Amino acid sequence: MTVVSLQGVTKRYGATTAVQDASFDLYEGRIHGMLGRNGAGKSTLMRMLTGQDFPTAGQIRVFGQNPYENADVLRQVCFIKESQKYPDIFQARHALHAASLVFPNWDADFAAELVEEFRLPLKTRAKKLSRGQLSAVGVVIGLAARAPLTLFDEPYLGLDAVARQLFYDRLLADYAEHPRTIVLSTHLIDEVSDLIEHVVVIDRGRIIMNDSAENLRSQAVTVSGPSRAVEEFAAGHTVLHREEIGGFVRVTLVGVPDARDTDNLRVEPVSLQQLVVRTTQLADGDRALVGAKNGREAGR
Ligand SMILES: Nc1ncnc2c1ncn2[C@@H]1O[C@H](COP(=O)(O)OP(=O)(O)OP(=O)(O)O)[C@@H](O)[C@H]1O
Repeated sequence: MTVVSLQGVTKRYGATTAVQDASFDLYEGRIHGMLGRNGAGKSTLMRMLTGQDFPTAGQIRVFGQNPYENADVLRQVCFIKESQKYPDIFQARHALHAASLVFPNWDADFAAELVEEFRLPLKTRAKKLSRGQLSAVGVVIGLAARAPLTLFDEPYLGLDAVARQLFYDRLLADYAEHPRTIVLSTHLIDEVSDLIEHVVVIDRGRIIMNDSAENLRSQAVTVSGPSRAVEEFAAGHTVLHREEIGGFVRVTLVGVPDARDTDNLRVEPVSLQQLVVRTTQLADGDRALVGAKNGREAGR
């Protein structure tokens, strides 16, 4: 079932077009990755989905309704962002208490466990918390709120590697027990690639990939071997990337799902991070060939 639906959404700030003609759906009970380079438009999209901003053109539906100033929708939505500000006198426990009043599914026991695990000092004022501790406040709220639609806009950037892994593990375990719709915006694609089930990539305001992670991974491979054999194999396919050392060539290809090793060619899967990076680097005209529709996921 569709939880979020965007149709032709554009957002302009003066001369800057932050989001251009974006159409895509997000689905109930899935973890989505919202990926893209700095300034691509991810936060702008998330702000519009959570009623904190409105589109210049186009239509947004969240749980079937316009989210802007819509209390019915917004009580089902939790938006955690990196730059979250708390009142100066707030301690972490105040932020958690406020969240417990706002979110109907709040699990106080789960929140207490997470506070322990993230070593979050509850009685330190927010302005004296470290960057990582502030991130942990957001992560604890985002998880314990169990909101039907939960968006994390890189809130875990301040977390160290151990705490980030803890976040991924706890998110996955809790999501398995309490399925809900999750959107993660991140630059750490390799770290979240096992979590993400559906990928939306935005670049310069345009949606350039929108598909299940499984479909995307099965579309691309790297093929390496002697130059001539690789070129023959690659003929007729979209080449996302090409590197050459001496007579040895390695290409990233799209649209060869059944490729297998041969005597002189080595075929390897492409990581989600490589696929996103290479596709983002491609010229606009070639992107349509990477299953990167500015539209809805195929077959839905
Ligand atoms: N309130 C605003 N006023 C003017 N321009 C804005 C505003 N918010 C965003 N923009 C512009 O819109 C574009 C998209 O910004 P956005 O914050 O959505 O990108 P992002 O993908 O979240 O980037 P990052 O990964 O760096 O956080 C940028 O060019 C940014 O400068």
